[in-house]
Amino acid sequence: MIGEWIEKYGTVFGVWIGNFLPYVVVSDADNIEKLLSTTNHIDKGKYDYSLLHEWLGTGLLTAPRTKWSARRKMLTPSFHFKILEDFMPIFNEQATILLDCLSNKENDGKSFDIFPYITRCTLDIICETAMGKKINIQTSLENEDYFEAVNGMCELILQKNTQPWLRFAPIYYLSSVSRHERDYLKKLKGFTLSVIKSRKADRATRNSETRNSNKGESEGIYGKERKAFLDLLLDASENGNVLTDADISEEVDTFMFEGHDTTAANLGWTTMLLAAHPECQKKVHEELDEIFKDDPTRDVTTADVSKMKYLECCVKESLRLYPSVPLIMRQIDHDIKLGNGKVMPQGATAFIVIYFNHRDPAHFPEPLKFNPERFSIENSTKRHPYAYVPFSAGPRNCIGQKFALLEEKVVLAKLFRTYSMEVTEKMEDVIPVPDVILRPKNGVNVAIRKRA
Ligand code: HEM
Repeated sequence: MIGEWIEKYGTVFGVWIGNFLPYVVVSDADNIEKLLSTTNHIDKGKYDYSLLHEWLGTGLLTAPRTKWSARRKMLTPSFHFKILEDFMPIFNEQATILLDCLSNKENDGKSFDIFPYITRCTLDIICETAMGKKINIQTSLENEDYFEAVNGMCELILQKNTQPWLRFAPIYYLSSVSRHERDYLKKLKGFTLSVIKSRKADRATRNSETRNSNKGESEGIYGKERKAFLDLLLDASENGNVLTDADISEEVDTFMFEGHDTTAANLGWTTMLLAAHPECQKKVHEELDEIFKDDPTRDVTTADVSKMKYLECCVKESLRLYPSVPLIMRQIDHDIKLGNGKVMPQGATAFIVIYFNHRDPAHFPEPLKFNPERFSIENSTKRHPYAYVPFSAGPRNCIGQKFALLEEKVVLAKLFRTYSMEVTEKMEDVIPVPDVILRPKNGVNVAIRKRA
């Protein structure tokens, strides 16, 4: 529907919801830049993001202006490259488990939906990196409850978003949605708080042992060499930033929410697009064969990742066509003048449609074509900086983008080093569904064949 409106009314137009909620729909690079490039319009959409508050509190994603800048400053060092590098063994281990799980699907020529396998892998990765806890969702049913609660909560958020009457308290409390929500929240919050509690207890024991043995500073979950995000938050809270368990929990939950479905969706779309474009898949295979010619089965290092130039172009092109987060919102803080003399009025909510921005032929000729070469250095340096914003842009962009790209390149390298993939469905028939994230309606159906 939004696509039809954009065609009819242009890249900036106003919409009233129920005569009292003014929205401005924006889908062109120049006007997106006006909204995202400064700290002026830093608050997210009031009504829409409040759907996340029950689960995520006001962690970084949903934090109001007054809280956001201090939190962002505190959390930014946790995404430093050196820290992300320490997560490489987790990315490798979980990607290898994914290959094991797929082994009974290989070589039979039948297509199957690979998306649930990928989603379980990214959930295992984010749980271990965010909380330092292995939940083995790929291989066992011991934490299936938690998996169901994460997925169930994402579905409920979508339901509340698409059924606005559920926002009226009396209707909501009478609905089954509220009962399920209470159930899921109990499991999710209980899980995070119990991990925080046991982690704090471990640290206290270890600190007293360290004091007694006069050893150096405190250690992470895995010993001195690697810390989970939770460790870094606990360090920050000990170093003078006062963070309660509830504060820590909302940030960890935010990473869990933002950090697994988004990467799973992009991994799914990239897999599907490569399977549908054998000529591009061949180039990926050649690149990987060259990088891993010494040992095709060894783990992926950060040095390998930096050589995966073509694979990176494929991931970026996949995020252009199918951005995991297809739209975001901002509160317009003061009137913004447009070139045609009109204004985006103060108080309205800007609906920034990343999906259509990425399909603007002015910046991406033949926009529907999968063409990874668009992202080669020569082809991308002159592009408008706000024509491509899958991780949003400006001061409130995605804090996890480097983490996401590193994780995805490790998983894709392992997948495509091992397999050739084919699709039975034509890309033109695949329907993207804008759930909380953008996914293919019928999953990612591929047949996988082990490479010689
Ligand atoms: C392909 C993967 C990903 C995509 C496409 C993506 C996209 C985005 C987008 C578009 C935003 C802006 C949201 C808004 O303005 O409402 C955002 C924010 C955010 N993302 Fe990501 N994300 C990805 C992966 C991750 C990962 C792996 C993490 C954490 C480990 C993460 C953590 C966050 C957080 C905490 C914010 C809020 C930042 C703030 O408001 O200051 N994201 N992401």
